[in-house]
Amino acid sequence: MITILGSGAFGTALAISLSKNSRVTLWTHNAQHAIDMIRMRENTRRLDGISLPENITITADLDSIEPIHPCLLTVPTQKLRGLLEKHGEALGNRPLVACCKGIELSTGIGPTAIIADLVPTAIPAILTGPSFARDIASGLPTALTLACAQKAVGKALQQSLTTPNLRIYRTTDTIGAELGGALKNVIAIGCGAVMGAGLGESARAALMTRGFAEMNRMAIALGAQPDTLSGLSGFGDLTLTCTSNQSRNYRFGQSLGRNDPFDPSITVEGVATAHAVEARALTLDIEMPVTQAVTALIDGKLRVDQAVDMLLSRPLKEE
Ligand SMILES: NC(=O)C1=CN([C@@H]2O[C@H](COP(=O)(O)OP(=O)(O)OC[C@H]3O[C@@H](n4cnc5c(N)ncnc54)[C@H](OP(=O)(O)O)[C@@H]3O)[C@@H](O)[C@H]2O)C=CC1
Ligand SMILES: O=C(CO)COP(=O)(O)O
Repeated sequence: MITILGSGAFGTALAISLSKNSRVTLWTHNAQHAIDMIRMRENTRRLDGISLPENITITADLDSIEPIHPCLLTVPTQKLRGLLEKHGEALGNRPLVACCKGIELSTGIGPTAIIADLVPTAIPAILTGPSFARDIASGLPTALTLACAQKAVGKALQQSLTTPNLRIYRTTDTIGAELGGALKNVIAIGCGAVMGAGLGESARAALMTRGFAEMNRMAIALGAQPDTLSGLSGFGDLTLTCTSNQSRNYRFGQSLGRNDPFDPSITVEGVATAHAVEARALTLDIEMPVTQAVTALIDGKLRVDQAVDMLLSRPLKEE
């Protein structure tokens, strides 16, 4: 039995895949959204065109949530604290698996630390890696990383979250796994901007590579294991997100590069995370020039050509 809190694209996709294995409850904070999904057997707001199997129970009521069973938290990172402040009491004494990719702007911490802060009796874990919601929901093959500091809990989660199209790898390095997923979104915005401005694929490859170097710098400074960032949650997701129009972060970057407007109702985790990471890097005295360039672009302080000039004119150094 798995409960998924958050009925966006990712929560819905995971519900569809996991329903091949077990009973799934998909919760939304919006009663009308629950009514609509029950009536249409589809999440037309966030993942249209894909049917919700009958063994997914849809609800807007958290009172009836069963104890002990794991819950997946599939809301954007900046909304996680609000969700747990409101419902944390019902969610204790069980694994809580964050499925979000970001760093909280107000505190500079990631999803597993937010869980530990607000639901101290829960066992925090994170599910992350290269996967578009639509691919998972369509049954396409996907590999993800499940990170949990408690090895035995991580093993049990790995078993219960594996489905015919979802292969789960396991680690105890929650810091590395969540930083990989958070930081790649910032680099994806930069890559989108480079492509949107017509600066070419060579420039994108350079930005991805130097972006990966600074992802590693920050992750290691914060205690991640060096290998984690080379896995699905870091390199894997960086590759996917920096090269695909399916990515909202990448598309947002493209709109910056083209000077086009972007629909503000679309979730773009990298915007808040870029600012959170820039602030954290300053306090840790870590060089993160790509992240700095991305925040300057987002804030309208630099154009793409100026940001690229800034990166190219940095002092020459060893790789
Ligand atoms: N989409 C994807 O392909 C993937 C997404 N992810 C990650 O999953 C996370 C969620 O993204 P995604 O599902 O795409 O986002 P969406 O924008 O599709 O959906 C976000 C959902 O969260 C709900 N929500 C917002 N605030 C709250 C709250 N306080 N309490 C309860 N629900 C809330 C929204 O409800 P409402 O609309 O009513 O505000 C909405 O249903 C992100 O961190 C993203 O990086 C990871 C892998 C793939
Ligand atoms: O994290 C994702 C793919 O792994 C989804 O990326 P976007 O949030 O940029 O759409």
